[in-house]
Amino acid sequence: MDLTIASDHAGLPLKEALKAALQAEGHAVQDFGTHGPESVDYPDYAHAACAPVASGQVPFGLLVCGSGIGMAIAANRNPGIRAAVLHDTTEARLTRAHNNANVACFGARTTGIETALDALRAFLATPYEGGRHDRRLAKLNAA
Ligand SMILES: O=C(CO)[C@H](O)[C@H](O)[C@H](O)COP(=O)(O)O
Repeated sequence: MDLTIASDHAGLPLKEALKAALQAEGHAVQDFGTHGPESVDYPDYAHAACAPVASGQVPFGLLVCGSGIGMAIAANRNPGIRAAVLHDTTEARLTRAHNNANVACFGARTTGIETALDALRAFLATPYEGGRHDRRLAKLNAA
């Protein structure tokens, strides 16, 4: 699976841990930064990592900040992006199956590496169900 990934300074340690795990499992990862501990602004990184997902070049994105919330707010301002903050595998499965989410967001200050990795694996493994959810996604797109 191809993924774009990005974080701000607060999300950097978790981004690096998730990146290493994804690569070890055979996923191709495009890392849009940040790469150091200096304070940066999460919207810059969210927009950069979402662009290839929104254009259809890459199927999924992964964003990490302190809470995951800033990244999700920024990501969801990009047309074609459906980003969700994930805390467990249930949320990961449901947002793929029902929302066809294409960007997973995590909070490095709220969620540990093992929990995030389990949720990310569930996110990547779960197909969108379609059916009744198509009608709801169409209404999201129309808004
Ligand atoms: O946007 C956020 C809150 O939803 C992120 O958690 C940021 O990482 C956080 O605001 C950064 O905070 P800092 O005090 O500048 O490190």
